[in-house]
Parts: sequence; structure tokens; C-alpha cells
Amino acid sequence: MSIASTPGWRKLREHRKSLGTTHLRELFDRERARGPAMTVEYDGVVVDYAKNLVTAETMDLLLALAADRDLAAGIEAMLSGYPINTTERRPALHTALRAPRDVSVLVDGRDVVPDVHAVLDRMREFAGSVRSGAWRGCTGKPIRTVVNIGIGGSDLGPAMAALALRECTPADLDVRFVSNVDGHAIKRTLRGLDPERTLFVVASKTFTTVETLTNARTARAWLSATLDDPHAVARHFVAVSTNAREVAEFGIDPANMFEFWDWVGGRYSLPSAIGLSLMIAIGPERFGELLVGARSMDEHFRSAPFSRNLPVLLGVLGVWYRGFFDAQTHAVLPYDERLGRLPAYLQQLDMESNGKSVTREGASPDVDTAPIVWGEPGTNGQHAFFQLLHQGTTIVPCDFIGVLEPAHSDLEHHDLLMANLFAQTEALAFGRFQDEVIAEGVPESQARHRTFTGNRPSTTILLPRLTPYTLGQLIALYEHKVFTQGWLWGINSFDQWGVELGKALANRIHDEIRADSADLGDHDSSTRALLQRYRQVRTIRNG
Ligand SMILES: O=P(O)(O)OC[C@H]1O[C@H](O)[C@H](O)[C@@H](O)[C@@H]1O
Repeated sequence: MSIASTPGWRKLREHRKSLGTTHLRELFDRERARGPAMTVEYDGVVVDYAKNLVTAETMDLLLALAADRDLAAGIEAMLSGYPINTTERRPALHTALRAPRDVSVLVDGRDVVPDVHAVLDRMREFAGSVRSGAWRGCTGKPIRTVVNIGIGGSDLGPAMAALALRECTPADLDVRFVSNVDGHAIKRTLRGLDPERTLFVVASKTFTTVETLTNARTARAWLSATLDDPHAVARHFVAVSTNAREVAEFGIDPANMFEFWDWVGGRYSLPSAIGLSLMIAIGPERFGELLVGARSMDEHFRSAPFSRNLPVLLGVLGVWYRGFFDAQTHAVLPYDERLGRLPAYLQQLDMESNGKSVTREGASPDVDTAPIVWGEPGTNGQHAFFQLLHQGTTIVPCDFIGVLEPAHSDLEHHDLLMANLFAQTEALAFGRFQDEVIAEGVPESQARHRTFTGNRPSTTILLPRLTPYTLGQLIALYEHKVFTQGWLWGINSFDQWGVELGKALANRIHDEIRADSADLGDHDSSTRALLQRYRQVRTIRNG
């Protein structure tokens, strides 16, 4: 049944009406212990959702909706390997990537956990040998730079995590990421590198992604231009993929390929071999800690009652705002420079998973699905777009993410950072009303401009420290939040057909650009004129 026609949704609609414009000031006045009552802690991760536009009744209704939508069965189906990715007839088993050795997870009657650990063992051995210098380039020198070539899920996860955990990377090891097909990207990445000491990790689930293969070919040509050695590619290129045939076709020895499986979605693949560059950067042991952290959140998701289940709570709050407040976007604001790429990572996770207009049954959903996810680290965002968060005409639910203890010892910086985080959530929630502004001595002519309506929702997520373990928890927290929402909306969160059309058209246009004489008559007048303009410049440049 579509979600909007369920009794649970109808009750929420009534409840939303009765809530009207009730202000967070009032809710906090009414419930003296609202803060602690609406804070849930699990294994060191604190989620305070008190500054959301909800009452205890709202939460009860949202959680009842989750129960009615059989979320518990959905969670079980995902974790036990049921093929919930129906359009691709596959399970979505990223959770098996962090299962301990003694657990079994069956896919088509076969336990996949031994395969997972066999690859992890190979990764550990390889990453260890690169880090220790035992793995040599073809001229006998140890590797000092690792370049991960991949895009989307084969880039964002490891790049986000490598930045987050950079303190764990030895100073003499440089791990870089290149994704864009824009030639400036690979040029800048390779600038100043010593081919004799550089290792390329070509990461692609399909090994057919044009951007990645183009960058990999350019890197191979760059390497071969200096290292005239038949063993150069074997010593300087490894692959991470599900596609051994294409890897061999590219010229990478399958012995240097690290495998994963089609039941791992690209945007969920960081804990798989896609994490190889990260493992080299932070070391096998720390990579293992990330898996254990993610595992801890998996277990929590599976077993905690919904009212104390962090991913479920975050998930239903998002459903509430999309369904009943017309909130088009959701901001992720990590108050931690190290989490600078988290918003980009979560954009793919959330928008590629749930940005859909078709239900699992092939119908149109009758409610809005994924929000537009965006964000920047604090405090930078405050000096850029927070104006709109505080006084704009649109409601933007925000996640503020803070880390209690920094990895440096400069408390002055950290106190300021955290003060800003807390202040922003307070300002958004409670605002400053016009009479208060006037009472402060602001001239009446300016009072409206300097008024803050407040009642702008936010959730605060606190981690004790940013470590591989807590980063693993945070990743799994958001993965399961996204799952919760997709399940409630009734969509398949694990396919991504929406990226295909643009790819197909780009292939066709690419051919037309290369064949100068190609007839552009099939294109619309806008595209045709743009292509002609580009072809002219291209022809002049090529002489
Ligand atoms: O890992 P690859 O096969 O190279 O895919 C890289 C990315 O490209 C695709 O277009 C998908 O939209 C992403 O989900 C995927 O992560």
C-alpha cells in the first residue's frame, strides 16, 4: 500500500494540523526535560533530536508508521541477504563486509563471509607491504604516493575517510584521489610525482566507467613515458573491481586485483576492497577498527527498539519533514574540518539511493522522496549560507555533527568551534523575536531585519572522538537512516537507473564531436548550436 493512504500517515497528517505553528520555545517550556528526554546515546554516539519540530506524540506516530510499514522485516531482509534490490535481483549486503569471521551470511545458499575475509586478508598483506616499503616499484624503490583512480562510490567513501583520518597517515606517505574526467584533475594529481615511487589503485566496481578508465589510461601513459619496463604496470597498478575480465583487458595482472561482489552497491562499498587506498593510508589495523565501528551500528540497527534506534530516529524525522513540512533539502553541517567531504559522500549515499519517483511495485510514490542533501563544515558555512538557514523563506532541517575531543591539543580553537555549533542550533531553534530585538535597543526601522523567527529544526550528533571506529559508526548510521527512509517510502534504495540516460547521451555526443562531419540534425536547436560552437573551437585548436 502506498504510504499516504495508510492509517498511520493519516494520523500524522491530523497531528501535523494540530501542531500548527507551535514554536520550539513553547515545546521546551512545556517539557522541562525535553533535551535529555529526546537524546539517545548508543556506544558513545549521541543524537539529540530535541530541537526538531516534534512532540513525544509525533515520535510515537512516526515510529508506529515505521512499524506498520514493516521496517523490522525490511531490516531483517536486508541483513540476511534477501534480494531486496529487486530491479537488479540482488541482495544489498554491505553489512556482510563487516561481519566477523564466525558469522555466516548466505547469498544463494552460499556463505559469503569467508570470501569477504579472504579479500580483507589479501588487502592487509598488500597494504602492509606498501606501507613498510617491501612492495617495490619496478626500479626497486619503495612507494611513497598512492593515487586512487575512481569515481562516485569508488572515490567518495575512501576520499572522505582518508581526509577524516589523515592524522593516521604517515607523514612520508601521500594518498591522493582523482575522479573527474576533466584533464585538469589528473594533470594536477600527477604534477610533481615520481613515477618510480607511485602506485595507482584503479577502483571501479564495473571497470567500464569512462571517467575512471580514461584517467587510468592517462596515468599508464604517464608512467610508461618514464619507466620503459615491461613490469612497470604490474608493479605500479593494482585494481579493485568485480570484473576480472575487464581488469585483465586493461593490462592489470588479475593477481593484483582485489575483488568485491555485485551485492555491494557502489555507494556502500567503502568497507569492501574499494577501501584499499584508505587501508594503505591509515593501516590495516585502523581499517579493521572502522569495520568494527560500522558493525556495532549494524547490530544496534538490528536490535534496538525503534524509540532508541539512532538510524530509525534520524530516518523518521526526515520522513516527517519531507512529508509534512515541504522541506526540500537537508543540510549536513560537520563542525569538524576533517569531515569536510562528508556532505559530498552523503549526497551520493542519500540522493542516489532515494532520489526516485517509482515505488518497488513500479507505481508513482504519493509522497516526496529523498531531500536534496548539501552542506559544508562549520564554521565556514556560517559565513556563507547560514543567513538563509536563519532568515530564509524555506525550512532546512540540519544535522550538526560535532566531535567532543579533538586530535590536537589547542583547546582555544576547539572551544570556539564547539561554542559555534551549540550557538547555531540554539539560534535556529529559538530565534530572537521582534519585541526582544527592540528591547535590546535596535531602532524600530531595523527591527524586522534583525528578527529571527526561530523554530528551525536541527539534530545534533556528537562523537566522543573522530577515530576509525567512530567514523565507521557514523557511516553505518547514515546508511541505515537512508535505508529506513527508502523502506518507509516504499522505494528500492539500491539501484540507480537515473544515471544511465546522461551516460548514454554523452557517449553518442562524444562520437559526434570526434567525427567532425557527423550530422547534428537529430539534436534540439539548443544542443545543436552548443555542439557547433564547441566543434568550431576544437577545429581551430587542432589546426
Ligand atoms: O565503481 P564504478 O563501476 O566505476 O562506478 C562508479 C559510480 O558510477 C555510476 O554511474 C553510479 O552512479 C555510481 O553508483 C557508481 O559508484
